Amino acid sequence: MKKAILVLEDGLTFEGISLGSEGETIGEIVFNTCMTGYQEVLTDPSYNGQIVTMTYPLIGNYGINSEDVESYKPHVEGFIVREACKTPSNFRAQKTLHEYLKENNIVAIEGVDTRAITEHIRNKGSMLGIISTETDNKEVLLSKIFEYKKQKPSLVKEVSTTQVYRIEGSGKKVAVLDFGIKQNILRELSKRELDLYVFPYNSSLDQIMKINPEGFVFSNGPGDPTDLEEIFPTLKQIIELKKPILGICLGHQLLGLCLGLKTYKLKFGHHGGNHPVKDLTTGKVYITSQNHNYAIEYKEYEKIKITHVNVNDKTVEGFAHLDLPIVSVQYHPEASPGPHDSKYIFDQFTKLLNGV
Ligand SMILES: NC(=O)CC[C@H](N)C(=O)O
Repeated sequence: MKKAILVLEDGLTFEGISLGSEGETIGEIVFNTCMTGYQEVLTDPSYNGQIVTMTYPLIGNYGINSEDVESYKPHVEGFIVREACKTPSNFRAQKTLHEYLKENNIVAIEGVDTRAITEHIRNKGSMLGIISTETDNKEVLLSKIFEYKKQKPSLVKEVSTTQVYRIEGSGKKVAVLDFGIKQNILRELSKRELDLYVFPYNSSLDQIMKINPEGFVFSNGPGDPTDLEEIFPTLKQIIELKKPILGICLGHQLLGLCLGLKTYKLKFGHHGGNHPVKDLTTGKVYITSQNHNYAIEYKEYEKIKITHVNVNDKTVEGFAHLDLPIVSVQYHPEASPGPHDSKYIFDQFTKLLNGV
């Protein structure tokens, strides 16, 4: 068993055992409270740049299969678990968590007190951390975090498609802007027969209008939405077309920013499968899947109606525009992992497209 060490930006250190690939990795430490769905978490491109701590103490017990993925490979920067199951038991299991992480060069650590890490992040706020199997010299590792802080990685560029591709459907033609899209968003849109064209995040309006879309989807994705200012002019041009737009997570934040709303960083974000969200139009509460560190500021905005609110901390979870056909949610209606309560968001968008 090879030793591994986790050092947080403020010096807090945990010794554990190497899991997955050996080496070193740096990222923002976040915690995810899902009890299952580790494959979907690992492969969610929105985690690019982040090291995920799973709060559930046993991860990997149903193994890894080739179907429950949200993209073609894991996108987390690193992974932290209390205990990784070495003998998965499930008829769909093809390999162990360890094998999968190793194959994909993901540096991970097990045997650490994930509850203490989570409490620390909850009290102090999200911060950077480094996992290493190469040295346990804390000063050296802290200086690497310090160096890393000077960089500005292009998180969305790293995960967006570089080529336009189509997922054919018999329904309305929709341009999907890929900021790091989860497969289940595409699956849910396809189930509603939509004819999907997925575009790179920085496509121009001219490139997108070549297919003459009847609606748009702004996808989820990693990082701070204000880092994407370069694409705001195109997004604003899309909004001016007055066609239906669905915004999810990062896409929701970008839509908000382009409509004059403000975003800010939460203390430690929402990452889990049981966040209660109230739909203010119907008064119903839905249990939702979430994965975000930023949010839209809750205040009065011109022409905007806040439609959804997080019951735990009263943060904005969705908005509508008084004049434009927009559906925009902070949480993940496609779930994966998480409960399926909010699939109706895709029906709302499809109805807007069909003019009903
Ligand atoms: N899942 C997402 O799209 C995340 C959005 C954004 N990167 C955030 O952390 O808030």
